[in-house]
Amino acid sequence: MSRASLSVVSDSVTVRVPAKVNLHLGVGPLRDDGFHDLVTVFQALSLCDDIRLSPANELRVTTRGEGAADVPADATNLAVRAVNEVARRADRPARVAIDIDKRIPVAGGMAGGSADAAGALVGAAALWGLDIDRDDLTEMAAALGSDVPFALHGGTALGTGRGERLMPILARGEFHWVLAIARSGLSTPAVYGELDRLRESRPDSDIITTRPDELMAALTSGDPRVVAPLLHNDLQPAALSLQPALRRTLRAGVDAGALNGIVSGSGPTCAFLCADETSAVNVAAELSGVGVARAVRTASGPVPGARLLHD
Ligand SMILES: C[C@](O)(CO)[C@H](O)COP(=O)(O)OP(=O)(O)OC[C@H]1O[C@@H](n2ccc(N)nc2=O)[C@H](O)[C@@H]1O
Ligand SMILES: Nc1ncnc2c1ncn2[C@@H]1O[C@H](COP(=O)(O)OP(=O)(O)OP(=O)(O)O)[C@@H](O)[C@H]1O
Repeated sequence: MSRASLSVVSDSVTVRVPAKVNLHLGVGPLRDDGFHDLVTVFQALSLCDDIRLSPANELRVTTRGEGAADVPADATNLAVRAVNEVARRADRPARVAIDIDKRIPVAGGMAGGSADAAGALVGAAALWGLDIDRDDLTEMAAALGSDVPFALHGGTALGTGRGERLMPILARGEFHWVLAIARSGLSTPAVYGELDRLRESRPDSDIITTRPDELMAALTSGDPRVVAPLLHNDLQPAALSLQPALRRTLRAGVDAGALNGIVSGSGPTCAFLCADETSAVNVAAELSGVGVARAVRTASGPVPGARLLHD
């Protein structure tokens, strides 16, 4: 079949993709390939981006919403890279308009770009009617970034390797979060680099990357009061070193009534686990008033990974 005769199966498709928070992030030593081995527990949150793909004369991307001005509109955009990858695999031209409706903070440690990449993978496969099995899609996702497989997967999962190897975790119930979005972002490689620097200056510090069994048992209980004290992020001291004002944000969330607060991934977004939905709404209102964040959102988890929306 010639390329021109490949028919477009659908006029346009929209995929909803979640942000993530790392409930546990254990970081091993720097590997030879520039990555770190991780043991992490991801949870997908109801703060989502929507990615719309439509047939077009050429590949282009537009972004509106949260932090849109900081999202590249060229071939480095992770959604563009994802569509190019699917097109290459299907041996067809990547003539698609990508419209990203952003709610996930850019460079916020919540895997926003990774979410868009996962959405674009699923969207391109659906738009072109391709039958790509789950394992192949996950492999393509991992090639795009360490957090991309989880954005496909969603739910609550244990991540190992550089974060791309996933195993689902049983988490009962719904967890309620408040997210404090900082005024400026943090670069993920810079935060990992800062952790390496801090560790070099303290050579006696232990690097522990064992499975967080206590947290995993707590998630099965579904009780946020049991989960809250077990939140842990090895990248937090590095993020705080680069943005010391985050200490005040973390304190303000707990003072406002959250059970515990943590820097989300590489930061600078701070995530606060609350006892229930009412508490989350109250904590968000109080935190908004303190002025420690550019924006404050509530979100719940776990939610599913990248999924097609049907009108
Ligand atoms: C901080 C986390 O969000 C936690 O889930 C992720 O580890 C980051 O994942 P990501 O943004 O998808 O990262 P990638 O695009 O794969 O890698 C960007 C850069 O982050 C650093 N990086 C990332 C993942 C990892 N396991 N070790 C690393 O050291 C490396 O410097 C790498 O060049
Ligand atoms: N679709 C996209 N959305 C957001 N950022 C993008 C996108 N494509 C490329 N980028 C680039 O990636 C950088 C990191 O953005 P992103 O929002 O993914 O950070 P992050 O959420 O901190 O990542 P992670 O939590 O996975 O480490 C941005 O500064 C931007 O230049």
